[in-house]
Amino acid sequence: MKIDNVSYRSVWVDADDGWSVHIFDQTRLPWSLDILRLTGRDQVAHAIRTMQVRGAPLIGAVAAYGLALALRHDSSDAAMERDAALLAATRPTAVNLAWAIRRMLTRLRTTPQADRVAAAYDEAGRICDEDVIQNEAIGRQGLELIGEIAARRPGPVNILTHCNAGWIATVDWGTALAPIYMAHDRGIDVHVWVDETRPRNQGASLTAWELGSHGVKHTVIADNAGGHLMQHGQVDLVIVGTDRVTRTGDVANKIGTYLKALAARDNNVPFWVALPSTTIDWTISDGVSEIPIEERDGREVTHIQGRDAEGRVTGVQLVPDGSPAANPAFDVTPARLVTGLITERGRCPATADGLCDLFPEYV
Ligand SMILES: CSC[C@@H](O)[C@@H](O)C(=O)COP(=O)(O)O
Repeated sequence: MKIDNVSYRSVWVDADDGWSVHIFDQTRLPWSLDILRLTGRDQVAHAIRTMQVRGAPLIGAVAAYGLALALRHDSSDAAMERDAALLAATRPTAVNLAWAIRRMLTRLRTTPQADRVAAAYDEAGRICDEDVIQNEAIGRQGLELIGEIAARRPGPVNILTHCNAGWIATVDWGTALAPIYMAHDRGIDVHVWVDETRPRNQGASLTAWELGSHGVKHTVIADNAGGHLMQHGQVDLVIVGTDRVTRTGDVANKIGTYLKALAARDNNVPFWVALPSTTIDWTISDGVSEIPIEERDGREVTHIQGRDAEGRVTGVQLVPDGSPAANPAFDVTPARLVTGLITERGRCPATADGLCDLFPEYV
């Protein structure tokens, strides 16, 4: 996507040295656009853990490059297995991370040690290119949905989204936001309700920044406003991304997604989930009991970061001294609350049969 008319991906290899890996530091957005140069495994692991990079597809892609960086230092079998395990363990919920590392190992284990570094960069590059192609296809599939609503009546199509599933959460395009960008680019009148997405505010800081940069109409709302807006007919559909989908269509996504799905069901608002197939975990069928939910530091709940009147980015404490906080970072929306899944191969019901019809090779 473009920033100030320059096209960027969310991760890229330095054109000059040919090996260092570049990302945007997402903890600095929207206040400043800082590019980080990653040169080693530990720096990549740190970037994923601290959410300098985040979003399910993007952490998979960056971890893949992290393995390539690690192999530059030691490409032996033992080091490769150790570094792969370390990178895969940086965040637990998004299955794209484990998927990307597994895919890298599948190729690298049969690659002679002398050729491993080149093969790793090549495979990581393929993962990135495929992510872009898949997300663009998701955009086209979701565009049809938005177009159908737009054709039914005049006025903007009001879409609610949670967290950030835009281009900065993937290599490019995004998942939930890809159809919105395409609708906007084709002249469809879209307006997005952006959940702030406490505690880390990915909606308020990242989704609002992305949509604003692209010229898409949007309004940031407190997380608890969605149900009210739905009751008053101000939401035509919900589109969210996801970090892991079971083979039966249960959906893990940023904490609070489940409550939006409940409100959507109560108000007959379609609730769609956009995902590349790399986000499907074909090994599990019960999301609530089987998807590992990341517990993050309570400080993300007790404190908040923002820009003060002098333009300084600063953190402030929200709670009384000593109040403990819990911080489950994701929740699971049961398939029964999901209207459907938007994948690169088409839309389907959130069921085992629906997914198998689109991806028969996994049956
Ligand atoms: C296209 S990314 C989809 C999800 O990864 C996104 O909705 C989300 O929950 C991201 O969580 P985060 O904790 O910011 O990595």
